[in-house]
Amino acid sequence: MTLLAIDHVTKRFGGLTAVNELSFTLAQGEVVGLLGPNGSGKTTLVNLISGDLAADGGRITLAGETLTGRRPDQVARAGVARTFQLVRILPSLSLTENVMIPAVFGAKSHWGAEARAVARDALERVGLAGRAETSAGALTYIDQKRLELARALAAEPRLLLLDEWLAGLNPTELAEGIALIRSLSESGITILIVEHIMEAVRALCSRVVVMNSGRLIADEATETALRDPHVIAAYLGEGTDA
Ligand SMILES: Nc1ncnc2c1ncn2[C@@H]1O[C@H](COP(=O)(O)OP(=O)(O)OP(=O)(O)O)[C@@H](O)[C@H]1O
Repeated sequence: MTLLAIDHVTKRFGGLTAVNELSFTLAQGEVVGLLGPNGSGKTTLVNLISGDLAADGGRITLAGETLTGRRPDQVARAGVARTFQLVRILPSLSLTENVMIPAVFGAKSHWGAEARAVARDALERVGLAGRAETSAGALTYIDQKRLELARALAAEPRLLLLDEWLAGLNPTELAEGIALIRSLSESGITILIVEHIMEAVRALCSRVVVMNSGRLIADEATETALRDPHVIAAYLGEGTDA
């Protein structure tokens, strides 16, 4: 079953077309990599799906329900959660409080003890349950990233958008991060991953969609894409660690 459908979506910033008539679909349960050189439009597309930006053309649907034209909170209610390239946590609040907020405003709108239980479960899934009452500002970088992921999970998404969530991790943390994303996928969440770390893309994604200058240049099996001359040409000079 198709969960996410991107249909001829366009976004312009003045004279720059950051996303240009882009179309692809994600099936329920898939983990797909969204690749492309710097500035190719990947984060813009994530912002269009999450409702953080409004599209200039085209349509985005989740299980047939139109997302385009909706505010980010409405998109979250429909079942889409995301992480940000620069983590967005609330440093003065405890981990539990940080995660309770999306539990209230996410897909199912939990309150009180129920929101606290959803928060506990999300912290458990990312390995932070033991530090639930710590203040978020005291966390290391990797733990801040874990917390941000817990915030996304507490919204109980059907579709999770990860924008370079693995960036900046050391090799041990990277292996843990990959295992964590795999466990989320095994629990049934559909995941779109913007990622420059090819080791992670190979480990997690059977399929990738590749953007260049706002356009889709490949939508194919990961190993095929990474050997595709169009994809290699797009990345030339970009210094990926493939
Ligand atoms: N709010 C904005 N206003 C104007 N231009 C923007 C805005 N956001 C992005 N752009 C431009 O749109 C293009 C696509 O940017 P985007 O951040 O989506 O690329 P990206 O593929 O995510 O890059 P990276 O891999 O470096 O994160 C770039 O040229 C960028 O400068």
